[in-house]
Amino acid sequence: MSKTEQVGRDVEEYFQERGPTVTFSKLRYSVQERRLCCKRGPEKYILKDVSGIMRPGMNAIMGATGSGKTSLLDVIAGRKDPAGLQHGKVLVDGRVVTSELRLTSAYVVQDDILMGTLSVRENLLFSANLRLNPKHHSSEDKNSRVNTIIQDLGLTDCADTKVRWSNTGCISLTLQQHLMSMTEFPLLGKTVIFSIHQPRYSIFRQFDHLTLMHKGEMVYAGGAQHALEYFTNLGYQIEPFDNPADFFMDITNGEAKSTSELQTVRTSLLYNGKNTLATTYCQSHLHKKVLEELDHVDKSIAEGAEGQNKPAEYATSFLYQMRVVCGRTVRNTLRNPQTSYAQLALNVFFAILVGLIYYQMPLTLTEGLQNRSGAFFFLIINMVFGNLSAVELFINERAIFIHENSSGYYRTSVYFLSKIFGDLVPNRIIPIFLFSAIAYYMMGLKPAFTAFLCFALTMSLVSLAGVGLAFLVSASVSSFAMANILIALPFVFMMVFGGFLVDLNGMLSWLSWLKWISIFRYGLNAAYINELTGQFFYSNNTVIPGEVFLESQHIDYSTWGFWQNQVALLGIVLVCMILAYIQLRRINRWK
Ligand SMILES: Nc1ncnc2c1ncn2[C@@H]1O[C@H](COP(=O)(O)OP(=O)(O)OP(=O)(O)O)[C@@H](O)[C@H]1O
Repeated sequence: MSKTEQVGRDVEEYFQERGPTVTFSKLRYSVQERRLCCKRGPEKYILKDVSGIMRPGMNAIMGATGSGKTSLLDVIAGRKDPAGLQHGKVLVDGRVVTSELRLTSAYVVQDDILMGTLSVRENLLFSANLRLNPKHHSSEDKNSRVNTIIQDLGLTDCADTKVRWSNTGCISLTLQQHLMSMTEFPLLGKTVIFSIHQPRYSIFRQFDHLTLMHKGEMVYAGGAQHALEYFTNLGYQIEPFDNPADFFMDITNGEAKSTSELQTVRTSLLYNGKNTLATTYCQSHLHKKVLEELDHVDKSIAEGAEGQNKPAEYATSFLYQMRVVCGRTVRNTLRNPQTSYAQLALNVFFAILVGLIYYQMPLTLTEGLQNRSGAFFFLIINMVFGNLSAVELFINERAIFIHENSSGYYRTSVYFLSKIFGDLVPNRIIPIFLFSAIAYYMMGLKPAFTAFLCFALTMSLVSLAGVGLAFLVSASVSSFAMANILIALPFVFMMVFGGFLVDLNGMLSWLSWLKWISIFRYGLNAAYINELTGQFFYSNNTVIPGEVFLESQHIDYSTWGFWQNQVALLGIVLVCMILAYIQLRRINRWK
């Protein structure tokens, strides 16, 4: 059998694979309400002992706003904080659901979480590249799948338009039909579970199974086409030409017309807070049948089905993920002029400004030393504060990262490294080398090329240390307001303890330790050593070596004295980056 035939066969097998049966029993989920001053309020039950079975096909969860539809879906998908699950379990084909489910299932969220700088096609291809194993799916296969989805969803006209600018809102019926086609056997036969508020009839009639929720309880779970009969038997009467979906919502809202006195009492009871519809459903043969089946599943687990639990793996390798995610980050950077081009323009502008202010500094005293000190302080402030824009990096993409990472697109390390390569090189390193070259030669600093390289290295490390701190803050908080406060504070402290604004040697000893974590101090010291060693300054008939000034400042100007500053800056960069990565891993992915 040729390789192509083998791949074709694997794809066929994938298509023929039937969707799983999802069972859940006695799910009780609560959240702790919060009061002022972080006081814990009472516990709020948002799912109250709900049990059910979802088979391959279209499984709809319906109910009014706040009835618990999304919570049920999230608990089933393993996306709700497990701390809130007081009782119950979810099984997929008789196996206990773990967070690994994210790697073998797809979860479509309501919110807009697409990369705005990419086109509709690019966004879909990104997902296909990461979720389909390249061993089983060739590039052509992925492209043709993406094309089919674009056609099915009626997005052909805006397929190559950036998501930010295109009207990608396909009508719900098209989306529904696409989901429906996924459930058809033998084509795919997948299990589709979705929450929907109030569908129109053309959509409702495509449902195979209906779960109706009210205040965290089930009031019906069974065949969608049998729901009308169920409620009619309870005494509710649908109006001619009424949409059954609207009718069911009216029943749960207590607005449905009843045919008997009894029903009026039932409706008022529902309104008085006691969910009699849920009680009625619990006593129905439908519910009893579900419990019997769940009992059967439980027994089969006890007999060893759980032992078949295999840990799921990512569809693609680490290196493949790096290639795809880095590709997107670079594309995103190139298409986002606010960050990359502005960063470059800002650096060129500041370099020319500094160059003009300190143009060709003389070697005469005292202006030669004073101007150099001022210039270095100014440059380092610019290097550190010029990176404030890095605080938005993880905050901007927080929702996208959480969704993609939770859905098993890529590992956290892949995303983090892609940001380092995609942001640091184009937005930080290249502009800084440009900045250094312009400013250095305009200011007339030491002409040796190696001195320029050491200067550019110092500026880059100072800048990277600032970025590292910004990354750490960005990965730790979710709002810009908080990030701005958290980043400004250490920067200002580090500036004070840089050695330019205050005599660090005469400082209170219990406070002066802060100089050891000051990016400004290491940057200034390295710049001074690089510029002043081997230089002579003139005052009338006196010649003073630059080393005299360094000694008066207690700066160690030996070779190691210079490099220890670079090592310290590199240490700050590494510590901040490692902590930022840890923070990224700790981001709360639960809803
Ligand atoms: N993490 C949470 N913290 C506090 N309350 C929550 C949380 N998740 C859900 N709730 C509450 O639980 C109830 C059910 O919410 P859920 O989102 O499941 O309802 P829904 O039926 O999907 O509503 P909608 O149609 O508006 O999305 C709501 O009152 C909601 O405020």
